[in-house]
Order: sequence, then structure tokens, then C-alpha cells
Amino acid sequence: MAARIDGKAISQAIRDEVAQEVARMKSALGKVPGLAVILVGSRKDSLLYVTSKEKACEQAGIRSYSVNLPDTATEAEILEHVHKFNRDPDVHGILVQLPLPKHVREQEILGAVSMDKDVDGFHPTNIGRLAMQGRQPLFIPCTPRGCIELLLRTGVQISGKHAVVIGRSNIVGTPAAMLLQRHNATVTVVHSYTPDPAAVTRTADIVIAAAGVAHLVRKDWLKPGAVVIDVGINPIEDPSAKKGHRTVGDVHFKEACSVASAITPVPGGVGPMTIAMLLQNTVESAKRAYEFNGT
Ligand SMILES: NC(=O)C1=CN([C@@H]2O[C@H](COP(=O)(O)OP(=O)(O)OC[C@H]3O[C@@H](n4cnc5c(N)ncnc54)[C@H](OP(=O)(O)O)[C@@H]3O)[C@@H](O)[C@H]2O)C=CC1
Ligand SMILES: Nc1nc(=O)c2c([nH]1)NC[C@@H]1CN(c3ccc(C(=O)N[C@@H](CCC(=O)O)C(=O)O)cc3)C=[N+]21
Repeated sequence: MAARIDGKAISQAIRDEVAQEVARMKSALGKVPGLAVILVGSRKDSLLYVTSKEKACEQAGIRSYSVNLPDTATEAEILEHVHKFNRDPDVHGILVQLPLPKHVREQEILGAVSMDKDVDGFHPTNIGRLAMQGRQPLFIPCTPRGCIELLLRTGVQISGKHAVVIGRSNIVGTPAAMLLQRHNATVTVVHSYTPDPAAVTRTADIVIAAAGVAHLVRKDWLKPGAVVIDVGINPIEDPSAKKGHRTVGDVHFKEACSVASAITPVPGGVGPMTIAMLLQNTVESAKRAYEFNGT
């Protein structure tokens, strides 16, 4: 039976650490970190994420600045807000909630976020630095950083292991693969053109599943003893649930439990870690801006 990697508890510990940092900064400098969140449109899931980020900021003592634009907003209007936050010395992190409406070129917006406020780590220069040996990104994208932090804090050795990442998106799969490589894993990336993803995944010591396909990873995809990090957030219908639906991961949790040595649940795994890493990136950014080393 696999050990359950408790993302909720680990993320809470990180949020407590962040809150202590913020308190130290406040008493030493009279300043607190600030996070700006730009939301375009009114997707229900995005609204929920943005609300939980604001709540998390408040609990940690981080000031949050929110802008909610209609889904008809133009690139120029969104950029205006990005530029305003770039100039604001009280803002240390800027997050543009994804996905953006179809008429907006995502890369134009993400590339306009000031490099040293890019707490999502989505600026092309930050991604480039993440990919390069001998270079350090200013920020590591929150979800991949959360996945690695879960492995580190549960004592899973990454160095020398074979890791398979399922998915190659800019925000999860690709940066997760780069990070694992930085931690000296041998990394294979599986995507929708991979002929037999199950066969490849079965060779992995560590699996990071980020395909966005409910219950894609079954028992026969896993090597006995594998460590499984499930990034997927997939709503499925469930008439027995209160709202008629519930959230499941990319991994069939119950089946995987009988084969894996450790696994993250959904919900309560990677999701809460994403938010904790966002807070941590914001505090690190504020510390850099104020040249505050925490003492
Ligand atoms: N917990 C958290 O904090 C977060 C969770 N998520 C969740 O993670 C999941 C992935 O998100 P994201 O990366 O944005 O999704 P994308 O849709 O952008 O990317 C999915 C990736 O998975 C690959 N893929 C799709 N189907 C298969 C398959 N059957 N076999 C192998 N590979 C496949 C795709 O391949 P190809 O490139 O060929 O199309 C693509 O690279 C979603 O469920 C999302 O909700 C996302 C962000 C944060
Ligand atoms: N600029 C940008 N940055 C992001 O980091 C970003 C984004 N856009 N767009 C959408 C994705 C998705 N994402 C999640 C964050 C928290 C949970 C989370 O806290 N989930 C809870 C609840 C899940 C549920 O029950 O639905 C859990 O897994 O326990 C999930 C997903 C951040 N994303």
C-alpha cells in the first residue's frame, strides 16, 4: 500500500514559514510583499483559483492587488495593467491567470511581465534560464516547483533516478522535466504522440502526471515501488457528489495505491503546493527588492 504524500499538510507548513518571513520583514522594514493578480474573463475555475490565491495571501500577510477585466479586454488594455504593476514598487509579484481569452496572444502578455516580478516563472527569459546549465532562473514555475518540493520534503531521492513526465506544456510538463534534470534525474517526456506511453511510464522510478486526462495512468502503467506525483485536476460527473461532480487526477488513485510506494492524492496533493509556491516566490521577490535577508 502506497504512502500518501500529504500536499495539504506540506503546503500548510510552507505557508506558515512564509507567514513568519513576512512578519519578520514587516517588523524590520515596515513593508510587506505584494502580489498582483490579473484575471481576464469570468471562467468559473479561474475565479475560484484567484479567490483562493487572495485568501492565501491574506493569511500570510501578503498584500494582494486584483484586477478583473472583461473577456472582451484587448491586449493593449491588459498590457496597461501589467505595465502599471511593473512600475509599482509595492508589487513584487505579478500573475496573469491562464488561460487568457482566445483573441489575446498569451506570449505577448507573459513576456511583458517584469522579469523580477515574474512569480509564475512564465517569462521566456526565466524559462530559458531554467533550461540552461550554469544559469539560475529568478523564479521557478509554481506547480513544477511544488512537485519537486513534495519529493524533497518526503525524502524521495531524485538524483540518478529515471523520471517520466507525462505532458509537455509550458506551465507544467516542460518546466517539471527541466527541474528534474537539474536535480540529476534521467528524464523522459511522454506526450500525445508517444506510441505507447504506458510502456515508457512503466520504466519510471518517479512519475509526474500532467496530461489533463482523468484516470489516464492505471495500475499497469506503474513499476512496483514507483513514486507518483499527480498534477491533474479533472472534473468528472459523479451523481453521488453534492454538486454532481468531483475532481480527480490523471492517475487512478486506488489502482496506483496497490503498486506505487508513494502517491499524491487529488485533491490535496499538488494543487495546494502550487499556491504555497506562489506565496514563497512572492516573498523571495520582495526580499530581493528590499535586499532583506530575513534577519
Ligand atoms: N495542480 C495544479 O496546481 C495544476 C494542475 N493543472 C492540471 O494539470 C493538467 C495538465 O495541465 P496543462 O499542462 O496546463 O495541460 P495542457 O493541456 O496544456 O497539456 C497537456 C499535455 O499532456 C499531453 N497529453 C494529453 N493527453 C495525453 C495522453 N493521452 N497521453 C500522453 N500525453 C498526453 C499533451 O500532449 P501534446 O503536447 O502532444 O498535446 C500535452 O503536452 C490539467 O489537468 C490541469 O488542470 C495545471 C496547472 C496547475
Ligand atoms: N498564471 C497562472 N498560474 C497558475 O499557477 C495557474 C494558472 N494560471 N491557471 C490555472 C492553473 C491551475 N492551478 C491550480 C492552482 C491550485 C489548485 C488547487 O488548489 N487545487 C485544490 C482543489 C482542487 C479541487 O477540488 O478542484 C487541490 O488540488 O486540492 C489547482 C490548480 C494554477 N494554475
